[in-house]
Amino acid sequence: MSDWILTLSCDNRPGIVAAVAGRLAALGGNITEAHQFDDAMTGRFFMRVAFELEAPVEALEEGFAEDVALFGFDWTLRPAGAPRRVLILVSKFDHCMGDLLYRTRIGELNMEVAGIVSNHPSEVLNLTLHNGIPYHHFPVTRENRREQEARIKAVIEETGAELVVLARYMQILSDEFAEYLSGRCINIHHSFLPGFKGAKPYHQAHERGVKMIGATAHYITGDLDEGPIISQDVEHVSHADTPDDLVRKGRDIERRVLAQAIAWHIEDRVLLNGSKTVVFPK
Ligand SMILES: Nc1nc2c(c(=O)[nH]1)N[C@@H](CN(C=O)c1ccc(C(=O)N[C@@H](CCC(=O)O)C(=O)O)cc1)CN2
Repeated sequence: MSDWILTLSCDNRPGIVAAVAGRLAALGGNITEAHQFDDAMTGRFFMRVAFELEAPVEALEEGFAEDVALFGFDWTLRPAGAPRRVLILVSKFDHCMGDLLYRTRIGELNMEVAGIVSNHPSEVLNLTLHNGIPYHHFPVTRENRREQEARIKAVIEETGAELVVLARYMQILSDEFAEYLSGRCINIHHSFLPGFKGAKPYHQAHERGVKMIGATAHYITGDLDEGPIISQDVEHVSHADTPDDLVRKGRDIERRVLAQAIAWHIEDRVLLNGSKTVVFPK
């Protein structure tokens, strides 16, 4: 018996759920979790199915090919529980990176950290939690940005990293690199988007006199901080809070929002829906 996760999206029409459930039942598959969403605004249909399978997965893939052709599925099929290989990018502030390394070490996040890439030397970061994970110092300037990104791309391909996490990596990726990473690069932005895009959002928020601050985890695109949102959260602040108070209070929001987004992504619980996402939480 093996466990699998199937995700699919397609133009909505009658018979999709019946076709998938019938295909699995015909092979003795047992559905253990199922989610679906019919986006009436766009006419798109989304589904995530977790199931146990006695038969070889090749038998399912062969039969499912007929459904893919009939319904035009955009689909993924992955063994459930397989750890995902993740590359973490960080600049100077390592609170999110440290949190991810801890959550991974205790088994809360089912992932393997393939490496850490920073545009700063390791001495700048408190890497006590990184216990032997390869660290790559790739300095970046406006002049060498393309070459620096090529070095990151080489690490991605050499390590088989399936997900890249910008854990407070404060460099804007080129359009080409963002396209290469489409759907598999998650950034934590330290504001409740779409408010306060760009650099220094806590200082922007303080200047605005906000009564709440937040954080947003999103897939990156060529448009800065405009990518599909995966997870967000907020906290109350007051007139007495300085920018440094907002930075301090924001760290916990950033950590939990990024960890939640990654946890959902590595379990195939996030499906892209144009410039938005569909999230099927546990
Ligand atoms: N192509 C994309 N790249 C990045 C995105 C994105 O959405 N698309 N998100 C940012 C993260 N970010 C805020 O969360 C951010 C990072 C950096 C900057 C910025 O102005 N950086 C300056 C250099 C700053 C420095 O050297 O300290 C720059 O790159 O010129 C704004 C927002 C990550 N990348």
